[in-house]
Amino acid sequence: MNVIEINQLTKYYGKHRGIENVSFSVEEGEIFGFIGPNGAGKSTTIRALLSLIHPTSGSATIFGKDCIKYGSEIRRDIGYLPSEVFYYEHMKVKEVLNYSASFYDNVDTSRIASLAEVMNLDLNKRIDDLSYGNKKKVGIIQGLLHEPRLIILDEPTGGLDPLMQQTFFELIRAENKKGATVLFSSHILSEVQKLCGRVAIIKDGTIVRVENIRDMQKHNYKKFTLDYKGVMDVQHFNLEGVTNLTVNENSLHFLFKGDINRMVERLQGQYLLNLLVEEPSLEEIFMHYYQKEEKEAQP
Ligand SMILES: Nc1ncnc2c1ncn2[C@@H]1O[C@H](COP(=O)(O)OP(=O)(O)OP(=O)(O)O)[C@@H](O)[C@H]1O
Repeated sequence: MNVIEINQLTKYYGKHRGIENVSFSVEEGEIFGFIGPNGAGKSTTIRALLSLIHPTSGSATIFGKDCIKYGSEIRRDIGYLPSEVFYYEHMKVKEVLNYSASFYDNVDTSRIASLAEVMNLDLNKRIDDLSYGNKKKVGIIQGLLHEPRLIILDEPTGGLDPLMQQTFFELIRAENKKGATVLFSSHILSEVQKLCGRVAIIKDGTIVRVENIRDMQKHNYKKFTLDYKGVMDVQHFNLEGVTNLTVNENSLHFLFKGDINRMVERLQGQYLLNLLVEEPSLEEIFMHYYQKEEKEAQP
């Protein structure tokens, strides 16, 4: 079953493009990544899903129900962490969280204390005494306290130190194991890579592609680094399937997609100091998609 289904969703802010014809779906039990640079349209898509804004055209369903029509009903089963969190500054953390819990039926409020312990957050502090990262933790607990069936995270890790990010990822994985579906939006690809099974890539308001992260890395591209002495004929390696070919201080770098034997043939007879064949990072694959798109768009 698809927990989220988005069909041709478009949002214009006046004349300004927010998103255009965005379509993808998230299956029950997935941790689904939503990646793209700042301004690409991630928050706009998420706000439309939560019926916080009305789309210009297109539609979306969550749990099989129209997001706009059944907005308030659907939101009860969603835990949402917005990219920016705002609270009443004079309140204590526990007051904010108890207040949030009061909006839901049957919340086990002991969960507030246990989540705060895991996230190392002092419930007795006042909101205005908290750092940006600690405010983010309040948002995370707020999003998880009612054990939602769907967790939507919009750039959740900003302000969290690397150790806390790790704890947060473990928390999300545990919720996912218990059955929650997760939509995880980020512009940091390495974190999407750590957590998600599939990913939708968005750029300039449109979806560039939806792909399985493993396929994206394993079956598509290999990253080559060739260290050499003296002069190397760079064009010798400019065969079909090679992209991002660059030379840097007697090192040749490129991505290769295709039959690896063709590349092995090219390597024969070359005098190399070192040869490295690696899985490219998601960042490199991502840059490659973007460059390719831009090239194709040029007349
Ligand atoms: N309230 C608004 N009024 C006008 N334009 C907006 C508004 N909100 C977003 N936009 C525009 O819509 C586009 C998509 O923005 P959006 O915030 O959805 O991107 P994003 O991928 O979430 O990026 P970020 O991480 O920077 O928030 C951008 O060009 C942005 O300037």
